[in-house]
Amino acid sequence: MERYKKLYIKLEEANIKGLGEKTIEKLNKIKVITVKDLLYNFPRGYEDRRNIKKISNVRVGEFVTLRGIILTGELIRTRNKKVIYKIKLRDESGIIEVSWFQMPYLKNKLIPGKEIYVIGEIKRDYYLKMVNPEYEYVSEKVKYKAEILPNYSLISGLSQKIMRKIIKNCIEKYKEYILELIPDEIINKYKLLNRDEAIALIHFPKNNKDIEMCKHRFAVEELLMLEFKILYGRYKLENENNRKYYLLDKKDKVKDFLKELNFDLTNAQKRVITDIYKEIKNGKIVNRLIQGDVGSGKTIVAIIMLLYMADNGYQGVFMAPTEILAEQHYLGMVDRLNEIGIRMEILTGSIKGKQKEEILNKIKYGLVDIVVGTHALIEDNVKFKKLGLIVIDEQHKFGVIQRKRLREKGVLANLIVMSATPIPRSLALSIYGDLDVSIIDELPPGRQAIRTKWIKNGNEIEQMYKFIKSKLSEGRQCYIVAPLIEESEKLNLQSAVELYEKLKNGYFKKNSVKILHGRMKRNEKEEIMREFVKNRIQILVSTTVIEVGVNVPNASIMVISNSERFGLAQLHQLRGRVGRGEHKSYCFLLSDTKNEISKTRLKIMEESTDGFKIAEEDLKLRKSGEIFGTKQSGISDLRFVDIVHDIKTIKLAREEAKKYLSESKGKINNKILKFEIEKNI
Ligand SMILES: Nc1ncnc2c1ncn2[C@@H]1O[C@H](COP(=O)(O)OP(=O)(O)OP(=O)(O)O)[C@@H](O)[C@H]1O
Repeated sequence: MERYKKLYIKLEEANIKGLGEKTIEKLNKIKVITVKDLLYNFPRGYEDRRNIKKISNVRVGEFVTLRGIILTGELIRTRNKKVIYKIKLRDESGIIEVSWFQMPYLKNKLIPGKEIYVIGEIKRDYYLKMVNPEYEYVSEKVKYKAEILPNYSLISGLSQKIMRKIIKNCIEKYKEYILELIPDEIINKYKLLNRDEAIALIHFPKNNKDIEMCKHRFAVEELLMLEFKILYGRYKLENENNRKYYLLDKKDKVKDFLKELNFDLTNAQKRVITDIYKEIKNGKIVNRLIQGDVGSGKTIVAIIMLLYMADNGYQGVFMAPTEILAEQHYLGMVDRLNEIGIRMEILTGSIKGKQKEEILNKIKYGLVDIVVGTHALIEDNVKFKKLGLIVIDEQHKFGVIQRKRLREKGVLANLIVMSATPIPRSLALSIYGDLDVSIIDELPPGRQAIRTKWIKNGNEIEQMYKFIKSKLSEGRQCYIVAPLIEESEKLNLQSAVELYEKLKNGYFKKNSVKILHGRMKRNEKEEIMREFVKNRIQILVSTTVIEVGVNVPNASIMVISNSERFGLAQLHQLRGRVGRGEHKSYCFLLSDTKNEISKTRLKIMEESTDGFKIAEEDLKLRKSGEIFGTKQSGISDLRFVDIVHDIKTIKLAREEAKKYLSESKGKINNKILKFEIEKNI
């Protein structure tokens, strides 16, 4: 183990040839701190010297490697005192101009007659050329004994050449300390490269097969680490679960609440509630993801569970991803719950000073039953008297770590995570493997499909406005969503503010139009939301702050401007703000996009209102690493895994990690593996 820890030496103390203080500083900035970080700073791509382009074949915009002899070199001073070093490079097919800005010293390095590689993008002025490319002497190739050279993510002031040299030296010096962390059985079973070998090869592969083998090895490594982390954490939690607790199983407030509700729960809602009751009664700590399409009634389920905990003397937390949402949830619940004797508070980042202190005290002394809030709830100074249940709305904004921090605040911290971002089950299991999954697969009765129309031009917009006006006169309300707050010249998007002014003073002059955006003061936002809920505002122009959770059943029209800016999941979420009551609802997607992917998205939206189907289409359209909801789940750290296409490898890793832990009864015998997992939990 002591040997392995050498990989955790800080770069300052690592004594790597060619690695000086200044370079270390630069590396530190991109979080490369230790030897291990440097070894794991994998190339983002390769330069294949076996595949050099001919100068006569290059095209504008292409990223290429050229090889040629320097014909001429000249240093030019421009009128505004810039220095350009310009060469003409020739290969057997032609000549190209290559220039470097503000690097006069190149005059002495890139002298006529030398044979070099240049690696960069082809630009066009009047003729094709290259500007500021990387360069290398052909004679240098010998140093790496390789024709495929690694390219690293650019760090300002560090060239590829320097990075290659440092990493090469680092591998040479530390290779013997790179000990294996994947259990032998798995290495043998799947014929994986050993860790030390794979690290050396991924930086300096000899051929494409090496690269493939390395990618596979690291994909498995990453996934195993993720699954081990999740499952090991879970094993621990389940052991703690032996600590039985006792609930009187009282349901008075739950009953009061249900009595006041003017509808019956759907079977799917009942099923989920019963499952959770059962778990709690059996003394298990609840750890559950509730998935359900927008408007399927997840929030009601959460409220019932919070009431159940309150009935039995425990406090509960309801956590939302944004302040507006927290406020919206709070407003949606507070009157109803106060009536049945539940004490509620709200705690968000903008509540400060004395008011905050008061709330904190109430929480601490058990004078509050349910606290609604944002990230502010995980601060250290929030202490509970007896926290029993944490509900997290839209879990993609909270990662594993935040969940853990919250949970640590309660002796008995049951956890319910709600998500309206349907992910195919197999994927959900892999990503949120530390949670049990319940699905509410039924919408409340009487819901009508939302009619969705893609609006492409001014003419159609006029008609849409007319239509909206007629609906407003029938008593309905309308949301209009615009992506940004202020006009950004660069994106040239119609901003919410601008749109608001236009509508308020124009077509909808006689209607009540208001705006809501993230930069408004808390009480302003709250006031506007209240007014909208009470139907005193007819049109609410807003930024995407209303994306999730907002619930105003009387609102039946959703207009999304610049809708090509949104991903499918987001569009579906936004659309889900309407169609939440008995009224026929409409969604208009404004866009004049010419982009094929955007067009496909809008068409899918027109055709389907099924969240699961949309999620699947979404997966197909997205590149890996862009999957909605994976940002903080740990899966975004995966560099080698494409979570759309590598489902098989994901399953494999999960099964192997499970098997290992069940055979070893939850212990991890491989010291290196244990060290790495515990370091990261
Ligand atoms: N069983 C039911 N019958 C009728 N209406 C219901 C039922 N359950 C919930 N509702 C109503 O449907 C609307 C949506 O419910 P809720 O806010 O709980 O959904 P959600 O799944 O949390 O939605 P979202 O993910 O879109 O925020 C609310 O107006 C709620 O009162």
